[in-house]
Amino acid sequence: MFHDLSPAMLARMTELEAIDAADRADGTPHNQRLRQIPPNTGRYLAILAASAPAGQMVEVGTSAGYSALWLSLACRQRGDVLTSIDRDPDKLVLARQTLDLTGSSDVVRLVSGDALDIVAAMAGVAFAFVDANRDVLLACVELLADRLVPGGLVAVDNVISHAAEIPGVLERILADPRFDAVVVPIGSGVLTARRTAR
Ligand SMILES: C[S@@+](CC[C@H](N)C(=O)[O-])C[C@H]1O[C@@H](n2cnc3c(N)ncnc32)[C@H](O)[C@@H]1O
Repeated sequence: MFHDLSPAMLARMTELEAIDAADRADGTPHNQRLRQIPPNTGRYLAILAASAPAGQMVEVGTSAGYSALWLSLACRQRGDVLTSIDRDPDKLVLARQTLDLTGSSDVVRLVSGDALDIVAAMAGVAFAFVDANRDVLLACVELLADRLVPGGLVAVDNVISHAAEIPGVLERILADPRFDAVVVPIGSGVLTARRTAR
């Protein structure tokens, strides 16, 4: 996967990384910032996604499509299409540009709307990356728990960096018998959970 990164993909990733870094430094309002995962988290998620069982591939929180590019590497290898959800139309315009510039439109489907509504209508999920606002995190994981295939994987970003904003959530997921879960200290901290057979 990582050996197949095209020049166009590398160029767009570099461009988005620069915009994100500038956003963080120049006081751009929180909801306008791209708030992307770091590159190593992207690599980690791509490996997870490539290793997931058969089923649907989902991302909650597209922003400009940076993490979707990493996940697209796994989807291309698997012959799957990533459904990537965001409710911010401005972010989806950027994401569309990302997909067009990198030739990734065939492996990423952008969906506009609220994550909870869209995930509620899904079934047979094999891999989900949850990177939306903290207020929907637990509800999203709860919805996914009933929609994952056995052995399906969920990754949730920012669980170390923003632990104070999600009191009790980690403990609840770690104790949930429907998941075998662990917090992986990569980037901002990625809760990684595998659906058990229960
Ligand atoms: C942290 S950013 C995602 C960054 C992206 N995963 C990346 O690494 O390139 C969070 C995104 O989630 C979207 N979002 C937040 N809450 C949402 C919700 N309830 N439904 C859909 N999108 C949501 C925001 O509009 C924002 O673009």
